Order: sequence, then structure tokens, then C-alpha cells
Amino acid sequence: MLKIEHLNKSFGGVVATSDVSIHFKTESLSAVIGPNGAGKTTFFNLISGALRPDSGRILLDGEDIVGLPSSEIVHKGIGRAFQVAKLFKTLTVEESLRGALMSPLGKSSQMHGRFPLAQTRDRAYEVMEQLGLHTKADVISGNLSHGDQKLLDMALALVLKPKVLLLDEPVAGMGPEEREQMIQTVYALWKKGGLTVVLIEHDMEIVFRISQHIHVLSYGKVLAEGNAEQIRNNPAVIEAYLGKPAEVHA
Ligand SMILES: Nc1ncnc2c1ncn2[C@@H]1O[C@H](COP(=O)(O)OP(=O)(O)OP(=O)(O)O)[C@@H](O)[C@H]1O
Repeated sequence: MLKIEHLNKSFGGVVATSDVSIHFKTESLSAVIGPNGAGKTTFFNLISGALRPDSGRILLDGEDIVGLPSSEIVHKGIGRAFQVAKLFKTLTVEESLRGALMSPLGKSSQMHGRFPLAQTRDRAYEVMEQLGLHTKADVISGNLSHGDQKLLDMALALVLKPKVLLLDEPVAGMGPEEREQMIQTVYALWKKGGLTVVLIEHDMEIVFRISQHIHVLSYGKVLAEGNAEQIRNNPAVIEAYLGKPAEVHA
């Protein structure tokens, strides 16, 4: 499905991604973890086409997507939600979603009103219902709570029916209740099938609870890979990131 091969990216003298090879299997739920500055966000920027790698391949269903503009990568089926939600703050939730649908569909020539196509409305409502945003369809995005803004950011990626969903710190800045709700939402989305989910997350309780596969980055390299049990007990990961076992559960 999504196969990363020998990916490299440097910023001047800073090596942010160093020979990273990771295979995300179809319909898997994986986490990418690691200390601050380990290269996690750069990794997502490379996959989504926001940055171009210095070398390496990014294969989506066998096709190398390196060098494609990010809009085309979205078309190919890679959706992304951001650490800080990127929203059209003056549009309502429904308008935002229909706007996102209009641009890749290239239907602007058929526009009579703002977002007139019935199909965009149906799809927008489908996703709003999936994420529990349907009661807020008419709320201006900038007025949503922090948690709902993060949900809308995810909805903007989902509305285009991606094959792969990249989530950069989905619970960042949330209180305990919002966090739990978000994680249940992500898990339910994935459980429904049809979606390969990759998340960057610092909250280890969440990572260990929901991820099938965990990839640990450190100084731009893959330090370790495995399931929760393997990662929790990996001496190199404990040393570089988790701290002593007792601290993991603190
Ligand atoms: N556009 C850029 N220009 C220069 N250096 C950059 C750029 N983006 C990232 N870096 C550097 O690359 C390294 C990896 O950064 P990155 O943001 O990918 O790490 P991260 O694991 O996502 O960190 P965090 O957990 O703090 O979000 C860091 O040393 C960072 O300073």
C-alpha cells in the first residue's frame, strides 16, 4: 500500500530524514513516534508532497509519488490532518467541507451558488455524521472549540475519501475528555475498514492502546519497529525516548 524506501531529507547541515524505509500495510493503523526533532513531521511533509525528498521512493500502491504536487498526491488518495488545524476560519463547517470537495472535483464551472452540487452536500453530511460534526454544520469554523477544529481538519481530509490518512498529533492541546473522544473517533473510523491510518503522537498511552505497528524515529532514522509490547520493552527506545519503564506508565 504505502511503501517508503530509503528516504532522505536534509535542511542545510540538519539531517531530518535518514535512509527511512517503512512499509504501511493496507488498512493498518500505525504510529510514528520519537523525541522532539526526530523528523516525524518532516516525514509526513515528504509523504504528502509538502517537501521533496533528496532521494528515496514513496510508493503508493506501487506508484512512485515523489515529485508530484501535493494536490495530485491528495487526488491519489493520501489525506492529511495537521498538528495545528488548517481551516477556512470564516466558512461554516458545511461550507468548508463542500469547498474541499469542489476543488479536486474541478467542478467550479458548474457553480451556480457558492457550493451548489447536491453531491457535495451529501458527502459533507456523511463525513460530518461520521465525526459527530453534523449538529455544527452551520457553525463558523473559527468559532468551533479546539477539539472540533481538529475534527474538522480531519473531516477535510476524509471528505475526499483517502486511502491513507496521516494524522499529525490528533489530540494535541486537548483536555482529557476531548482526547478520549478523538481517539475513539479515529479508532472507529479505522475499524470501519478501507482506511490505512498513520498517526504521529506523543501520548504513549494512546499509541500503545490503538496502534498495531509502531515506528520509532530518532535523529531522522528508524530506531525500532514493532507492536506495543516490543516497543515498550525495547532498550534502545527506552534509552532514546521512553525513559525507564517505570516512567512510561507515570
Ligand atoms: N523547514 C525546515 N528548515 C530547516 N530545518 C528544519 C525544517 N523542518 C524541520 N527542520 C529540522 O529538521 C529536524 C526534524 O524536524 P521535525 O519537525 O520533522 O521533527 P519532529 O519529530 O516532528 O519534532 P516535534 O516532535 O517537535 O514536532 C529538526 O532538527 C528541525 O529543526
